[in-house]
Amino acid sequence: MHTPLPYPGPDTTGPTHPHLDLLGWDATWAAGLDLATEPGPTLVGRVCRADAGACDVLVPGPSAAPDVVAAPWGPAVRRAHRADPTAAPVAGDWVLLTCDPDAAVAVAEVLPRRTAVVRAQVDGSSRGQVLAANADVVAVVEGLAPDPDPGRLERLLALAWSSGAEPLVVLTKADLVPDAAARAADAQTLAPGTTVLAVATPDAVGLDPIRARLAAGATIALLGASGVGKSTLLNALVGGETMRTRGLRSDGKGRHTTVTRELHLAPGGGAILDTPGMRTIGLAGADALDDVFPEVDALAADCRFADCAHDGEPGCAVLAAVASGELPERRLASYRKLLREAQHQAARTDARLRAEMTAVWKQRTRDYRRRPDKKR
Ligand SMILES: Nc1nc2c(ncn2[C@@H]2O[C@H](COP(=O)(O)OP(=O)(O)OP(=O)(O)O)[C@@H](O)[C@H]2O)c(=O)[nH]1
Ligand SMILES: [Zn+2]
Repeated sequence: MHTPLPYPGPDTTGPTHPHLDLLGWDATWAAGLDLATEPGPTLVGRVCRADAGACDVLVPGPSAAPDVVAAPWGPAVRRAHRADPTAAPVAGDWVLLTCDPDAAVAVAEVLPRRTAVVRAQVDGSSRGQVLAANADVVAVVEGLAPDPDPGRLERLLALAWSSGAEPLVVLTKADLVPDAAARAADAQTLAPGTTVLAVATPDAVGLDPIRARLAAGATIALLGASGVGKSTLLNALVGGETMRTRGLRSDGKGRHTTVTRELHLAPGGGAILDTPGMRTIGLAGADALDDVFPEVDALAADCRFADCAHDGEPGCAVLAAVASGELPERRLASYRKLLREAQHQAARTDARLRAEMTAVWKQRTRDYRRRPDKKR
């Protein structure tokens, strides 16, 4: 069956399309992709909403407003997902859509991610879950009233650091406390080396640094617990209404309206990736803890033993700093807790990978034994 192309043909679009930059496309992405080598007509788009087996993809429209296309995963994406569930397209991913006039639109390929916010699976499986792809900035959102939760802030910062994106702390509800600046300074001690902003979202106070990053074309992911003010912040930044998009169905049968969306385009440029407010966000690895706790890392250099666990060993510089009051005890406890959790997760992943490898070898051995030339 002939399926009409629901958007401008590939000859008018591509990585140099003037409207791709509205979705966050830049010279680095363009440099990594040579559409001329792609088989068949191909279109670049960005996933704004992901489902199992399909996703909504923003593609450059004929005007500044992008179109949104509902596209199922193509065979290569389905195969990649079977081998590794984190390979499935998520909000923020750049994808190639096949738009062969004789076939339905499908996601042919997910471009390698520049950054990824990955949390450990709550179901106990060893694979992580990608919450947001290709954010330039990962903003950890906490409220100032009630008081920010230090442990949660540190945990989310670890996720932000390990994503590869630039971490940022946004403290909302600054209008609800008399001493927002002092509280922001307190929170800064939990996030050494990270910019901490205090904002009063309804009054649009403190939003300018975030707006500036968006205007420069950045994609900002929001990470935070339910109720800290993510939706309010999102609405303030995208002007109450996300940039209008024309909804188009991949079968060409009229329009479809996207109700929920995870990637929102800001009217002045840039994009915001919303993540669900989760109760538990497990760490997938310990790699970012030195970034979250740089002062512990620096102190540890002076411990007598290189593998010091700061747990009562003689000559421990970290415990000495706690004793002298230089390092808050809570900070060390939080570091230890996250480290234990990340090590536990890593061990589980290793065990799972070992089991998978064993299964692969067993199967190969069976296949080998069944080979026709082995039969007599
Ligand atoms: N005074 C004040 N209230 C705020 C601010 N930011 C958010 N709120 C209020 O805090 C409440 C929770 O905000 P939401 O934006 O719904 O929080 P959320 O993080 O999106 O929560 P979920 O939707 O559950 O994930 C709402 O009543 C907001 O109006 C702020 O800067 N100042
Ligand atoms: Zn030590």
